[in-house]
This record gives sequence, structure tokens and C-alpha cells, in this order.
Amino acid sequence: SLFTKTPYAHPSKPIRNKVISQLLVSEPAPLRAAPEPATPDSDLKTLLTLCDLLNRELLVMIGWAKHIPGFTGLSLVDQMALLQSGWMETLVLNVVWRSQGSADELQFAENLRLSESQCRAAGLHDLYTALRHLSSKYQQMGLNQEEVLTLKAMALANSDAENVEGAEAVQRFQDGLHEALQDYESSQRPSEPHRAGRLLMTLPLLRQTALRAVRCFSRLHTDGRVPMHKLFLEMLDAKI
Ligand SMILES: CC(=O)c1ccc(Oc2ccc(O)c(C(C)(C)C)c2)cc1
Repeated sequence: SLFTKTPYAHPSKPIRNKVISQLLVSEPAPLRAAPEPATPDSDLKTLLTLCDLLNRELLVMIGWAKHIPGFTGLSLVDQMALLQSGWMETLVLNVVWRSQGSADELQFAENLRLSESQCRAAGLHDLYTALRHLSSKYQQMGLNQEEVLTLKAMALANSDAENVEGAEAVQRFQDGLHEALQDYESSQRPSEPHRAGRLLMTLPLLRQTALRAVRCFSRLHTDGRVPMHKLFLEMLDAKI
């Protein structure tokens, strides 16, 4: 009706930082889960739907990485090395960001939210607790979209891939993102001088959460209950 007050977003100052503005415009539209309509609902169907979603997310992420300022300045070999080592942390941040709105569910897609019991039934309880732990940490911090986009790019840049050819080029790539975060926080949140550092100090927990997710998938793969896409297995092999 005419009188409902549209929710008035806090008028944050215009984003002047070029790197963060580029990350904002390069953010892909969120994917939707595509459950097989003919298959009756079951835990296996949930897993198959999640597998399909993850596979599509991987493909979208590879295209997204090319828009991160500095990424295409790396050799193709190094671009692939960073993706093979950082993809899980980047995707974990996506789900953790989407789940910020809910207190006890994981929002894998706008049309796929799972409760703790649904995750447990599908054999994903450890994944659930790991992702919820990280999500609640970011909720406490009041993470915003610009920060999560920068952290996603940093997770890729800082993924400690083993066989990197151009270490100096990767360092410059990391420095550019670090500088963008510092610049953004000092102009947008001058009242929180430690915020950039606090965000960087969440990266170890992100790394740990990603490794717990890898272990969960390896267990599911060993179970043999869920057929896994070839690309996913190749990316998973790069993590084990
Ligand atoms: C192969 C298999 O059994 C599997 C099980 C669960 C699953 O759920 C997910 C869907 C999207 C997604 O982004 C994520 C992470 C955030 C953990 C990467 C998990 C994906 C694959």
C-alpha cells in the first residue's frame, strides 16, 4: 500500500574503491537448486540436488575469478592452481553469506534451505556444524556484501597453492586485494580501526571449515552412495 515504509537501507557512502566496485559488478546471479521433479523426495535426492548445484557453482566460479582485478595477470597455470586450492573456501563463503539471514539453517540456494536435521539425515551433519560455526562468527561481526566479496577473492589469492610459478605475481595479486580491503574499511568504517585485521583473522577458520567440508565429501564419495561429477572429483582430488 502507499503507506508501507520501504525498508530504508543505511546510506553507506558511495564505494570509491575500484577493486571492490569491480567485485560488486562481477558478482554472478545466485544459482537455483534444480531438484529432479520425477524423483520422490529423499535424502539421496537432496544430495543429488546439492551435487548438481555445487557442480554449476564451480563452473560459475571459474568464470567469476577472471573478473577479479589482477587474476588474469597471473599465468594460466597459476590461475588454475589458485582455483584448485581455493575453490572450496570461496564456495563456503557463498553459502555462509547466503545463510547469514537464518539462525539455524544453511541456505545453499534461494530455493534450497536445509535445517540441522535435514543435513544430518543426508549425511551432512559435520558440514552443517562447520558452516554454521563460521556463519555465526560473521553474523557477530555484521559482515556486509563488499566485505564478503573481498574475502572470497582473498580466499582464492591466499589459498597457498603448492606449485605456483609466479610467486611475486601472486603476492602482488594478494597485495592489491589487501590494499582494497584496508582502503574500504578506513573510508567506510573509520570507527572500527581493527576491522580489516579482524576480517583477515577469520581466514584460518575459513580454511579449517573448507577442509572439514572436503572430509565430508570424501566420506560420501567412499560411501559410494552419491555419483559425483567429473569436474567436482578433479577439484576434490586437488584438495586431498
Ligand atoms: C558431492 C556431494 O555429496 C555433495 C554433498 C553436498 C553438497 O552440498 C553443497 C552444495 C553447494 C555448495 O557450495 C557446498 C559447499 C559450500 C560445501 C561447497 C556444498 C555438495 C556435494
